[in-house]
Amino acid sequence: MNWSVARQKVRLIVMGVSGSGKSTVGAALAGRLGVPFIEGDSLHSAANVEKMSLGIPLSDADRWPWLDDIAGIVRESESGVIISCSALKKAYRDRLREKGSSVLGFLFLAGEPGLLLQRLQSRSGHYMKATMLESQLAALEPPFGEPRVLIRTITEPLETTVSAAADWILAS
Ligand SMILES: Nc1ncnc2c1ncn2[C@@H]1O[C@H](COP(=O)(O)OP(=O)(O)OP(=O)(O)O)[C@@H](O)[C@H]1O
Ligand SMILES: O=C(O)[C@H](O)[C@@H](O)[C@H](O)[C@H](O)CO
Repeated sequence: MNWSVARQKVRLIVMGVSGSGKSTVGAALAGRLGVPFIEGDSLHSAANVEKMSLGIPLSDADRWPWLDDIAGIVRESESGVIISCSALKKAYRDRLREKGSSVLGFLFLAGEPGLLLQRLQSRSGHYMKATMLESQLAALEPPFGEPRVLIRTITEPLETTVSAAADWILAS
């Protein structure tokens, strides 16, 4: 299979709690592979963004329509796609697989609370404040044992994560 055909098959969600590096890693990986990158945060409704800006965690009911929009993009993508999406719970990932693609991959960026907090506190101009980390970690169900999952730690340099993920995608 040539590379442009292989590229069209890339269907990947970069997942993890707020501040784990989904946007940073997702954009860099998409650039490396030459596939479109979509920032999942940009697909939240105004009501969801307002809620998060006020420091109120989203509920399942808030997240379902957002997850369905993301699944729709995955399903309709013809040129391959990488999307950042917290996808914190197994039920959310099942929904993305069911409605998006059965071969959807997940790159999980795993991190310790201390480093996540540091990253959130040193980031400026984002509506998602560091005070939301506790609720994000409480909701998180790591994707252990699920199909097509790559887990990397946020302690490693961006370049290491991107190279490992690119190699994993190209080998799968
Ligand atoms: N591997 C890394 N090493 C060092 N810093 C990183 C790394 N990855 C991301 N960062 C930094 O951590 C911060 C959080 O990253 P980013 O905004 O990409 O996270 P996110 O998961 O998309 O967050 P959110 O879900 O809240 O939008 C940013 O300031 C980013 O520059
Ligand atoms: O599921 C959620 O609680 C949300 O998707 C959050 O994770 C935010 O979108 C993101 O972290 C803000 O930047």
